[in-house]
Amino acid sequence: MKICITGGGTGGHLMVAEALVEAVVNDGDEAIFIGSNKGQDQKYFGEHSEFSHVYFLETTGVVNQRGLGKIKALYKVFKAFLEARKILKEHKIEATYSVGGFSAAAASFATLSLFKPLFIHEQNAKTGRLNGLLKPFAKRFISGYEKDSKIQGYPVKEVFVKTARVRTELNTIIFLGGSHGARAINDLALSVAWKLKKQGIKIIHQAGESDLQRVEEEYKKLGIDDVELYGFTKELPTLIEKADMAVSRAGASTLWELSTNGCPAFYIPYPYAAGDHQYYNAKFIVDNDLGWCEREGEELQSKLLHAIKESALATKSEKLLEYNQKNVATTMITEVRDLLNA
Ligand SMILES: CC(=O)N[C@H]1[C@@H](OP(=O)(O)OP(=O)(O)OC[C@H]2O[C@@H](n3ccc(=O)[nH]c3=O)[C@H](O)[C@@H]2O)O[C@H](CO)[C@@H](O)[C@@H]1O
Repeated sequence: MKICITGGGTGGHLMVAEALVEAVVNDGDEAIFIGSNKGQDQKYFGEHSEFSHVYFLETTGVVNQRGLGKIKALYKVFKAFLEARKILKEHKIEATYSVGGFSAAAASFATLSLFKPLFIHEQNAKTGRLNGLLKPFAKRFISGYEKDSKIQGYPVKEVFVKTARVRTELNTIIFLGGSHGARAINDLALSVAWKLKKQGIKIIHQAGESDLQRVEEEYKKLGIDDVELYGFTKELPTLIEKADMAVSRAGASTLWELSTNGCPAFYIPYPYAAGDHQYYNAKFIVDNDLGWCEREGEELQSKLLHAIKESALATKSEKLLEYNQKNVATTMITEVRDLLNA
């Protein structure tokens, strides 16, 4: 089987692409990647990846543009669509899996124009614009948040399943801002750092590249020198495994990676996410008493300290491990293979 995986822009989409290619290659099949030269696609797959070939076409987001900008963006997508058609034909691609985001447009439309099956994975609790547009034409639409989705759960990388463990006590806490980092989470971490230190809790902190220097200086000013601090790191699976609790944005991939690993989290959704999707991503966590979710704003510090005090970590961690579906990426890829062989 030879498939194309397309989409990206940010880490949340790209991590799903990574989980899917892992499942393709594990079964001895081949996948190519078609993404964009904008966003983080090249950073993830430009140098090393399990794809046999990677392509970064010249595209930009269309929905955020206005007037002439929108026309220019559409023209770029059209040119990229023609390129994607050529690539798909050249590699004799049998099906495409889209992980959404603006980088998915060209190859998704090209796939449909060649009458090949298109599969879509929607990461969030609110469907993205492009995914919504393509859904009626897709062979399958998979989402961990839709009750009628044929496959339930979320395709995280195998490492999060392999290293999953029940958390029993809080020795280490990890602060996560998503692929770009989050200033609100950075400020919260700085504001509670001394209180955590006094309780003997070790801090791991992924601050994002753009705020890293400021955060580093602030820790220095506070006189705290034992924080494991990162901008962006490829070591996140190991760091999550070490942590007993997380404070995190509710980006879908991070949320499901933490959950799969059994790490209870205090979520602070990004308030400007389209359709407030981060809040809805985390809603089931609160509804099922698997963790916490609080809006950005005042009293965050006391709410976090209260959650830490009352944490009931073991119960939450055990419930998370029971809740999660395993081998989701493999099941998704097996379905493609079965449909192609039918
Ligand atoms: C602001 C915004 O709209 N963000 C969206 C974006 O988030 P974002 O790209 O931040 O996505 P997620 O939090 O879902 O995923 C980040 C991914 O990057 C990895 N990682 C992160 C930091 C790091 O240092 N190293 C690393 O490897 C994480 O393990 C995770 O796999 O896409 C997600 C998936 O569509 C959405 O749910 C988010 O709402």
